[in-house]
Formats: sequence, structure tokens, C-alpha cells
Amino acid sequence: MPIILENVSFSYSSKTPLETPALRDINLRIEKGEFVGILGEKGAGKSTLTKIFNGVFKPKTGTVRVDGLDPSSKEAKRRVGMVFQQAADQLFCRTIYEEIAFGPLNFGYSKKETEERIYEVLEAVSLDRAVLSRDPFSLSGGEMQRIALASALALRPDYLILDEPITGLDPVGKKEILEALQKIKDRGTAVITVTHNLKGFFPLLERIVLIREGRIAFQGSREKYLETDCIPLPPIASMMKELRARGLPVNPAVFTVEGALEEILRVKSAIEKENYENNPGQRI
Ligand SMILES: Nc1ncnc2c1ncn2[C@@H]1O[C@H](COP(=O)(O)OP(=O)(O)OP(=O)(O)O)[C@@H](O)[C@H]1O
Repeated sequence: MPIILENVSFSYSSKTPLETPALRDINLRIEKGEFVGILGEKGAGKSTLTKIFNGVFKPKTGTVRVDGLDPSSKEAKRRVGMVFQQAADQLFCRTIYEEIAFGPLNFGYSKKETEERIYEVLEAVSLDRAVLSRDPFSLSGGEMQRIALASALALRPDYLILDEPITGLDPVGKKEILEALQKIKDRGTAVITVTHNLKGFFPLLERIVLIREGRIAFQGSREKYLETDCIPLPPIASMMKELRARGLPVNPAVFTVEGALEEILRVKSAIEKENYENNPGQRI
């Protein structure tokens, strides 16, 4: 069963003179195993939406269900894991072992079960068991983010929500997180991420939800997204759209540098062939 939002609206400081509407009439369904990107400009309502998913905020109107459950229930909280942008804010134990064990122990799992889960999630985020005795704050930014991810995964969530998970990381840290997320998705967990970093994420996204002024302005596949005039676009897709607008018949639905190169070479060779057939005697 999915996460379902029906006609959800939310305001900060509701019923006060400072009331700020943040989400309006949101209808959304997120299935297990999907990789969803939540896009939008600053202040669009993306972070507010993630907090509606996991029951931190209750909608002013409308309903939210996680596999049919109230999102603030204990079982729904287990099913929906959260990783915040600043991993350091999420870490508070003395060792990485304690950090990852915190969630499962709190949910009443035995020490043995907890330990099994710790080894399982370390493998999922490609970290060695040797890190377990270390202080979380002795790690690099990318490693800290992977520990925050491992802690969320230790409850074996069906939906993993991330707010800007690669912002501020170096290229190695970004690559490690993107690879870990792909692996998590391949194991059947829905990965739902708020991101500005389309260069890194676009090739992974199966569905895009664009929020504008608290409303859903677009939801659908990344191919359909590229057919619209919506922004933001990843740099490669912008370049392919620009080439097409200038008359080069390239397919703009390309998501990687390698794909763009292949497509440009394909079009170049087709043009050369056509020119040769039209003017067989001429060098091209
Ligand atoms: N604690 C708060 N109190 C009052 N208004 C808030 C609060 N948090 C966010 N808002 C307002 O709610 C709206 C949506 O904010 P939200 O943080 O969800 O946007 P966002 O798309 O995540 O932005 P960003 O990309 O900057 O994180 C904005 O108008 C914002 O100013």
C-alpha cells in the first residue's frame, strides 16, 4: 500500500495574524520502491511536505495515510524514515554503534536483532564494521550523512524521505550517497528526496513532483517533465533543449553526459550521411 495525501493543506501559525499558508490542496500518492524527486524554488513548500509525510505536521485540511495508517502512529513512524539535510543535527550518541542501535532498541527490538540490523545497514551504505566504535563527529561529511542514512534504515522503513541529502558534500561524498540510495531503492524501499541538485539526482529519479507556491505544479515521469517548460532542469537537459531549439534534431530526454555525447554523435553521423547522399562528390 502507498502513502496517500488527499486535498492536503497546511499553514504555519494557523488561526493567528501571522498565518502563513505553505501547502494547498495537495493530492499525491507514493508507491513502495519508487524513486521520487520533490523539486521547487526556495519557500515552495518542499520541506513542509516531507514533514507531513512522517506526521511531524498535521494537515489543516485533507487526509494523509501511510499504508492506511495515521502517519503519527508508531508503526507509520517506523515505516517512514527521515534523513535531514544537516546529518550532524541528527546524530547525538557517543559511538556509531549506539547511534544506529538507538532506533531499533527504542522500538523494542532485542540486542541480537539490533546488532543484525546494524551490520545489515552498514553494508547497505558501504561502510566497514570498523567504524562502529568511532565517534560520529570524527567522520567526514559524506560518512556522517551515510550514518544518518544507516540509522534511518535500521528500522527497515518502506519509505525513506530525504531533505537535500547531498548538499554541501564533496564529489566523493555525493557519489557515495547517490550509490547508497540507488541500492536502497533497488531493495524495494521508496526513496523520496527534496533536491536542488538535479545534476546528481536526475538520472535516478523515476518520478518528479514540482511544488510551486504550495501547490503541485507538475507530477509525472522525468521524460514528461522535460517536455514541459518547467524549471529547474539539470544542466545536460538544458543543453539538449537549447541544441534542439537551435535546430539540431537531438532527443532532449537525455540524463547523463555519456548519453548526451552518444546522442550528439548519432545526430552528427546522420547529418553527415544525409549530406553525403545529397552531394556524393563532396567532402564533408
Ligand atoms: N516555521 C515556520 N514558520 C512560519 N512560516 C514558515 C516556517 N517554515 C516555513 N515557513 C514558510 O512556509 C513556506 C514553505 O516553506 P518550506 O520551508 O516548506 O519551503 P521549501 O520549499 O522547503 O524551501 P527551501 O528550499 O528554502 O528549504 C514558505 O513561505 C516559508 O517561509
